[in-house]
Amino acid sequence: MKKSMRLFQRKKKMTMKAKVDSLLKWLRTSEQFYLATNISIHESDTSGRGVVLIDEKLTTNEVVISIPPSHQLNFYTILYHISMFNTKLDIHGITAASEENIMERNIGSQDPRFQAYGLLKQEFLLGLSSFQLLTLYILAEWILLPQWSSSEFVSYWKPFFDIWPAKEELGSVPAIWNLTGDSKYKELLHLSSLASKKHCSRISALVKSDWSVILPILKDWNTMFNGDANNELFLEKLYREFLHIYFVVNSRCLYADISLKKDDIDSQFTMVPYVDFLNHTDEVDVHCYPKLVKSSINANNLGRFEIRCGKFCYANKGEEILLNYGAHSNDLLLNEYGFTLPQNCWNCIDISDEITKLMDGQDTIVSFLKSNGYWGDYTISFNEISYRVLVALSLVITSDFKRVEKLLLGYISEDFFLPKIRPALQRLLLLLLDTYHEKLRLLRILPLSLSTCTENIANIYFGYIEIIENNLENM
Ligand SMILES: C[S@@+](CC[C@H](N)C(=O)[O-])C[C@H]1O[C@@H](n2cnc3c(N)ncnc32)[C@H](O)[C@@H]1O
Repeated sequence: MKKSMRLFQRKKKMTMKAKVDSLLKWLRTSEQFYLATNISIHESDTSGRGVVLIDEKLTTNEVVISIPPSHQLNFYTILYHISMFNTKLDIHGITAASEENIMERNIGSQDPRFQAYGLLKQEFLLGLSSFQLLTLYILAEWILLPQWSSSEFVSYWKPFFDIWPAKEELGSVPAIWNLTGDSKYKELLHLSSLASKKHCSRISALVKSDWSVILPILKDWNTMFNGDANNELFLEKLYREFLHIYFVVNSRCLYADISLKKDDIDSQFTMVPYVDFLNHTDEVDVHCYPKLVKSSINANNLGRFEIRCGKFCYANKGEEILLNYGAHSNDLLLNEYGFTLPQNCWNCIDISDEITKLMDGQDTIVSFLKSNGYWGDYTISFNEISYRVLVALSLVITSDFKRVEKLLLGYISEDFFLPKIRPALQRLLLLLLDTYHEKLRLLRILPLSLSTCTENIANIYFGYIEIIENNLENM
């Protein structure tokens, strides 16, 4: 049994090595690609693939990885690639240079993308968000093209698609449980924290809305290639692929200025092969940092994407090279990326439900807080109870509107109210502590088959308990 397990693992590793080799071969087709010679990809059970130092050292500001625009997947490169098959698209500096060029390259081709992408009107494409365009295009190139052409035609991006995580690896994203009818993880949603539930509904709404925008095109393609736009089974399968692709993109996109979509903040990103192997650390401004180097020739497009070594120099063999994805709490990491950190200095607790409940039926207090901008968004972090919580509690406990007004104007400090609200605050924190211990007890009795996802939710509550205990100690 053990032997066969090892063989299986060995086979899996070799497969990943082959995928990485193929990715590197593809990247090396560009002279602008650069990879430090002393790094490599390593797989771990807890964080999947990651980048490690294999030799010598990396020092501050040294370029570790540099990926040319031609190998990044984003709003611009997708429009360019679609325009290779749709000569009607004409966006200066972005779509393929001339009709002759396109015809020359593809004359006589039976490639089904001529037909499929021929449907896409320029106005429609430009109206899509980056998420909508990327998910639609990746569905076409990765999932549908092999079906349309019986695998005769292969996407330019295949070496990049091949290194992305499998569906099971992204199985810990709560919005996927929420949006998949038969997910075995659904019961975990009830045990999630308030902040997680809020992230999950926000993200689920975005996913649903993006699906509804691209669905008509998928139906048209289905009529085109299968003669049946509304085949339920086909659409259901495609929806699962879409969900997977959505979270591959979500967990691997990097900030980049997409000026063509300048009014849409969520569209400002690019996907960058190899850079997307870098795992996250909660330390900000310490590890690697990204740098976009714009090309002077094509101002409309993105430049090369570089990763440089930060303040921290790597000098030990096997040391993991890390990137900070942002100052994210475990609630956010779980919902956007599907993982949590055992220690995370950005954790914080959303206690809005508990605080607003204290004001049930107290309309004057609620409208005072609303009109002064202090209604809702009540949080506690490791080092402090937010000022918003102190304001709300001061008013609920003392009903002293005049003095709370003075507090807001800065005429008196919160120290005036602290002795008055401390007992209620302590009671609230102790109650929360009990609630989180109870959640952990309930998580512990869930079936073992849910363990990875259960552990993530438990990590969130462990973080909450640390925060509460620290605040109680400092009161
Ligand atoms: C940009 S990718 C990094 C490469 C990824 N590990 C892989 O196998 O392809 C982001 C994903 O890596 C994983 N990840 C990143 N940082 C992690 C960490 N510190 N601990 C656990 N998982 C992590 C999460 O699954 C996340 O969605």
